[in-house]
Amino acid sequence: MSNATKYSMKELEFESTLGGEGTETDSRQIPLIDLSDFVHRRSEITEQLWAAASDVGFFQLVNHGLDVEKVRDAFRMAEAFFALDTDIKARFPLKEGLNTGWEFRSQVRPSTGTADEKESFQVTLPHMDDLWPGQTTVPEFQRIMLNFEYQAWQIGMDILSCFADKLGFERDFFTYAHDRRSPEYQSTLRLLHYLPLPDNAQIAPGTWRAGAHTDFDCLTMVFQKEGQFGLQVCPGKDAQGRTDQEWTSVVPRDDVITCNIGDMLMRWSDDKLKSTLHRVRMPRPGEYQGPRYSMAFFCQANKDVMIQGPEKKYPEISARDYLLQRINANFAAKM
Ligand SMILES: O=C(O)CCC(=O)C(=O)O
Ligand SMILES: [Fe+2]
Repeated sequence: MSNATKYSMKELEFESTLGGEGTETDSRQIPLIDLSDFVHRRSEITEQLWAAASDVGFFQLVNHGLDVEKVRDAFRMAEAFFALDTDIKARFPLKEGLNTGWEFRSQVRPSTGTADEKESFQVTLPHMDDLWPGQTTVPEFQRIMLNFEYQAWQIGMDILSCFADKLGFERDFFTYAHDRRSPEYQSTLRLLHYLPLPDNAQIAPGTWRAGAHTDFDCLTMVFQKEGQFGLQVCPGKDAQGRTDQEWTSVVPRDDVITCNIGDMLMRWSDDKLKSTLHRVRMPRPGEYQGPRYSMAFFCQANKDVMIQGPEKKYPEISARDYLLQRINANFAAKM
């Protein structure tokens, strides 16, 4: 796919202008939001989430209730999966259009036109039948990932319930829109392995672990490992209509969940909440050159849910149609 491809949606046109290096700044703060005692502190937390999501579009959660040892268990499973021989991983191939299964260097971003330096394994519950590595392949993988997916979903739904309150929807509006029991469920847990650099690697310009993009879901929750840097963000309000982006690095911590708003919630909020541009850069000479692992949970509304904001700024579109356009533009194998 070339950068000259004409994208049909305004989000994609925007993304195709963003492949450059830009500049870096450490003067911005990524808001840190404490979720402890969520039930009693709901209104205070809601205000903090809304302020962060309508300004930078990125925030980090602490005291979110997901035990850090459970996060580490999930990372151990992901690492064990990616350590399998290629021919074994190839038994779990990415399913066309379903965000499920394993891919290797196949995601081409509209912003760069080159493949991300990574492999990933995606879990989307209704389509996993033949895609779970069994007990003799990666023991405990399925149990631990199902549990982790559920816990991430619960935190995601709490966050979205705060946005529902502010938007004037019923509090559980987004929980129904992301119903895990439905065959139309399309929230995805993505395990990521960014490839280590060979010794004395010469990195071609325009090479990224993940090229600049916005996510196309409602809310993304990223789990990172201490010491494995690379994620950079460009706040929503600063990015609009500009091509000279200023990027801020996110410091990875095992006990925080780094969140960003995606395009779907931006549309659903009539653009009040800002989908935020981000990328994962390659290590530079002198920095840690090893692999980078991360896990992202994408809260994406079920396929049959219709998306329209309270002010009806955009026409209604089903979540199915909205995502199909975006997925097709992001995986080279589909073009
Ligand atoms: O690995 C990360 O830190 C971010 C991943 C990401 O942005 C994505 O998969 O959409
Ligand atoms: Fe992303």
